Amino acid sequence: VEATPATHPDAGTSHAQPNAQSGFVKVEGTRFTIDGKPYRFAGANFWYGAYLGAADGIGDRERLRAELDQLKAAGIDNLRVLAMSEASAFQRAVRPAIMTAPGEYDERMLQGLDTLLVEMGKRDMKAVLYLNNFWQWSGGMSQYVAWATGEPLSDPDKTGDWNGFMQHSARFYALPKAQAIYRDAIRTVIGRTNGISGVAYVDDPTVMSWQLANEPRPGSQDGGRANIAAYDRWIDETAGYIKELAPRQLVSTGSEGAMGSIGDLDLFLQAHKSANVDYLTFHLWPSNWSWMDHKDPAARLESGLKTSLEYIDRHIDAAGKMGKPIVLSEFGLNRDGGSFDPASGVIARDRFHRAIYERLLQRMQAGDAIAGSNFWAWGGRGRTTNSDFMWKAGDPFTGDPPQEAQGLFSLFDSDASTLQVVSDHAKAIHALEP
Ligand SMILES: O=C1NC[C@H](CO)[C@@H](O)[C@@H]1O
Repeated sequence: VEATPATHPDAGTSHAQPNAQSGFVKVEGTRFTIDGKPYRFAGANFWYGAYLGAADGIGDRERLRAELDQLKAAGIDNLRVLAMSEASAFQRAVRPAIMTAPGEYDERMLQGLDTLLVEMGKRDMKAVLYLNNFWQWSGGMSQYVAWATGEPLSDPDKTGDWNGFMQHSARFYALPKAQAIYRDAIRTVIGRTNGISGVAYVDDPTVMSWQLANEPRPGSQDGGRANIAAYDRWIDETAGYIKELAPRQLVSTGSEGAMGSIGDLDLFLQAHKSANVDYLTFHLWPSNWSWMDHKDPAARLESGLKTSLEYIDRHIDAAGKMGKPIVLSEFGLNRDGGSFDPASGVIARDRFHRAIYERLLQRMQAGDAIAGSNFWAWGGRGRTTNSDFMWKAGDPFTGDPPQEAQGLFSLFDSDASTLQVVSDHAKAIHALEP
């Protein structure tokens, strides 16, 4: 029976009956457990899951149900999903937004999240929900800064100034007005009762974890170090706030690991030592990080793989020392020749996924801190018909958010070979000794 911290509004009441199966994911040392049994997973990024769950022409509930069935059948039963987006003037941001203005929310979108959680719960899937974004494709921290300061947005898709954009986003951590708007968004989502099931989100074991944001960074490579104190404080305080609201669910940051911590693994660990952070996350982007080539992933595949596997081992080792589980919450590679065409080859990508999964399984078998992964990203039946391959409002969703070509990293429902690689990994995980 989970105790409810005295500070929680429900203090003194016990949600679960004695000895009932709660179904919530818990942390025990460097492992996840569900009702006392080890929980490990082969998951996917499904950033638009709540969008598909919405009605009124925004979503596609038939597609959602069909693709959740397809994922479940492949053994992919942990989905990482965007749970808050902010209305902005960014040219490459998803529309509509969940938050239409500070403190105002589009109920159609929140009903989309209700639908997603109900459909995932029916299939015994677990959701990792992120509540903000360091990047522009869902509005994100930069939009909060614009709301808090009245200053205009600097759109990196227009200026190409990514360092300036990252420094602007990172101002979010130390702006009280931005934090107040964000906390209202946190309360709105976490404090919600599912309009379909009548179950409070905090009492729904489908929700494994609340993530502070997608890929929160302290700032740019050169400017970020000055923000470290504000960044660490933001993580500790926000994670503590979420723990109070949702004591039965886990909290993680959404970090990329060292590459999202101005290249410094020690800074990553320092930011994650807070007792309010239940587990660590890291991401792996060899072509974004120039370890491999967007236009030809086969060109430096072997050297890129070597660097990737070293990055994986360093983070698993560090999590083990810290005594917390770690999840590889994003990883992906381009299609052969850098194509966006769903009919193009994925030989390099399949080799990459197989090698990553082999290393994760080896480390799981050794009892190390790695507890699961989510590839980036499920594209399902989403396809673009636009000659520039860029998403426009009203287009079908794919695994690639609006700031990237539709097909850059998506794993489409027609990518049978890659789906098989993922499914084989899922089977191997489920066959592991408890
Ligand atoms: O969170 C993310 N990480 C990498 C993805 C692919 O570039 C990107 O689309 C997303 O912002």
